[in-house]
Amino acid sequence: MVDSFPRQINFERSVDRALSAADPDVDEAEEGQARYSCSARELAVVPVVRQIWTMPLLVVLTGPIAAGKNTVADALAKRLTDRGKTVVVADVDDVAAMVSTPGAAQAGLRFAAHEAHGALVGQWMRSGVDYVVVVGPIYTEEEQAALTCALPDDAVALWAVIDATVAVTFARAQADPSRGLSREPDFHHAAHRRFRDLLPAIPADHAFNSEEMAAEQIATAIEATIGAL
Ligand SMILES: Nc1ncnc2c1ncn2[C@@H]1O[C@H](COP(=O)(O)OS(=O)(=O)O)[C@@H](OP(=O)(O)O)[C@H]1O
Ligand SMILES: Nc1ncnc2c1ncn2[C@@H]1O[C@H](COP(=O)(O)OP(=O)(O)O)[C@@H](O)[C@H]1O
Repeated sequence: MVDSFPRQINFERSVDRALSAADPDVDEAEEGQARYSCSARELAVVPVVRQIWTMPLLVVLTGPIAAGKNTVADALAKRLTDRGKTVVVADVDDVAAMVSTPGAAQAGLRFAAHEAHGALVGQWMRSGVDYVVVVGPIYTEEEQAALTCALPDDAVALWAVIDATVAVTFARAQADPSRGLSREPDFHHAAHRRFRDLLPAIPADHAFNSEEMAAEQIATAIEATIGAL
C-alpha cells in the first residue's frame, strides 16, 4: 500500500527564495504596515508571482513501469485543455524512441535521452504554453538533474509519484500486447526494484496509489493542487 504524502511544494520554496532575494527588509517593513489590509510581505509576493506565472507550470509524473503515468498525464491534459489551457506532454520514452534499432538502452544512450528530453522540456518551458507535463522514469539524482538543469530560473515544478505494487504493474504490463521489454519478468522486476530503492530521493510533492484511485481521480487531485498554487 502506498500512502499519499504531501511534501514541501517546490512552489513555496521558489516564492521564499525569491522573496528573501527581493527584499531582505521585508519583515521589518511588514511590522510598520500592519494596519493595512495587505502586509508588505504579501505585496512583495505580487511581482514575484507575476514573474513566476509568465512561464508554464511544470508537472512531473514519475513512478514505476505501468503504474499509470501516461494514463494520468492524458487525463490531466484533457482536463486542462477542456478549460482552454495549452498543454505539452513530454515523455522521456518518446525521446528515447528517437534512437533507431537496436534502441537507446542497447546503444548506451538511455541517459543521453534523459539529457535530450531535459533540453526539450527546457525549451517548452520558455514557450507560451500554460502547462508542461513530464512523464518518465526520473529516479536518480542524475536523471532529475538532466531534467532540472535546463529549466529557466524560478521554474515552478510539482512532482507527483504515480505508484502501484509490482504485482499489479507486472500484471498490467503482461496484459498489454503493445509492450515489449517491460513484459519480461526479469526486466520488469529489476526496473521496479530500481524505482523502489530510489523513491526516497525523488522530490515528490504528492504520491498517488493507482490501485486505490482511478486515473481520473488522480488527475483531478493534481489539477486541484495546481489550481491552488
Ligand atoms: N533501459 C531502461 N531502463 C529503465 N527503464 C526502461 C529501459 N528501457 C525501457 N524502460 C521502461 O520500460 C517501459 C517501456 O517498455 P515497453 O515494454 O513498453 O517498450 S520497449 O520494450 O522499451 O520498447 C517504459 O516505462 P513506462 O513508460 O513506465 O512504461 C520505459 O521507461
Ligand atoms: N488508477 C489508474 N491510473 C492510471 N492507469 C491505470 C489505473 N488503473 C489501471 N491503469 C492501467 O494501467 C496500465 C498502464 O498505464 P500506463 O499509463 O501505460 O502506465 P505507465 O505510463 O506508468 O507505464 C493502463 O492499461 C492503464 O489503463
